[in-house]
Amino acid sequence: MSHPLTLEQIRRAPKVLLHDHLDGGLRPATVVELAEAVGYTGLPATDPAELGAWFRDAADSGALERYLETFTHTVAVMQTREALVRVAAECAEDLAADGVVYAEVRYAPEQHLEGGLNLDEVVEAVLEGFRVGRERAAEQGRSIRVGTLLTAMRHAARSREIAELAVRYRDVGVVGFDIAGAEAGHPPTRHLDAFEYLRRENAHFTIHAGEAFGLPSIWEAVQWCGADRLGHGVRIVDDIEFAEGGEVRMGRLARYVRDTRVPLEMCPSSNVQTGAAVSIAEHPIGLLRDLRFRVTVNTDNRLQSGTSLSEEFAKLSSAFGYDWDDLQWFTVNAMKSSFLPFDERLALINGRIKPGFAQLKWAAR
Ligand SMILES: O=c1[nH]cnc2c1ncn2[C@@H]1O[C@H](CO)[C@@H](O)[C@H]1O
Ligand SMILES: [Zn+2]
Repeated sequence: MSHPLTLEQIRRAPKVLLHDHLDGGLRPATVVELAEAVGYTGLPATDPAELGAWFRDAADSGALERYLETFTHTVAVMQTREALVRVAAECAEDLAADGVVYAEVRYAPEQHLEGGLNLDEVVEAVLEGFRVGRERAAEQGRSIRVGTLLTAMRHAARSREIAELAVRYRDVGVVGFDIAGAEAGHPPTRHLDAFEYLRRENAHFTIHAGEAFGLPSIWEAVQWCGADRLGHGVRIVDDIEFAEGGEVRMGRLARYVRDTRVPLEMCPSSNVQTGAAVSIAEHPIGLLRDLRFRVTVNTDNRLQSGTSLSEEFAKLSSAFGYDWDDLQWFTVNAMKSSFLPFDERLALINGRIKPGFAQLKWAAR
């Protein structure tokens, strides 16, 4: 096996990120400053380093429900236009600094209404923030494109309204829709009217499924709701068995997901924290990549996992020996699976991803 790629090398690769939560990616120092500005006194620590460590520890609970409790603090400080613009701008800047060339960043507009903003104002503030962040990145010589996914919370009842919001803003930066939140007890079919509406509108959506709940959740997301992609989807391994002699047997759902190329937005560190995977080394991504599922690598929540896309790749590279070809494969998978128009996906693959990796491979000869 060749040497694992270093973090520094990986940072230079042109990467694509499809699953990243805006309210799970704040800089700890920004959380502290925003809390002070809006008078939020509920933070568990006010020193940025301590607060960052608190998020990682608290999220490292082994259960999705406990992991999600940490969002109370980030959501609490994202209730004004200024805060949303700042958080989105820093998000674009941080992703660009990590070498991400295209990202789809998601958040739930319904969670940002407590300061008096309406849904449209929330969306517009975030779009403005991404514009500002892209410009700042460009000034530093980095070019990034950011699309937004609007999330509806699966325990709530606003999914149809949020789906309509996503369609209303689809020509100005919103590229799709998602549902998130606690999975067990909240099947995606509860939001069927939202998904049917989106399909009638020729719009795109992904569904968090197969993270804290298993195959029935994935089956509903794909076969009842018609999800274009699966958020996590790790539990698809429950439908894969090893027979004696190492022969792999896939159930019908696993075969369907692989054969129709349903993209899996895998988030290794997050899965270890919520207990959806035992460790990075034992993460199903290794098996699913070998079986040629349409696997992509993502961060989920950079703050809660104390990670970046480059760090996720570095961990996978040392656990599975992934080299430049593997990283390029994951990256092209992600770009192919994005919700951008086909010609724009191709332009990024041929104009940025392939030349970027070619240069890195050439330099490593
Ligand atoms: O991995 C996850 N699974 C399910 N829900 C999540 C995950 N990460 C974040 N959120 C939820 O999505 C909301 C909008 O961004 C967050 O506030 C959090 O509650
Ligand atoms: Zn997520």
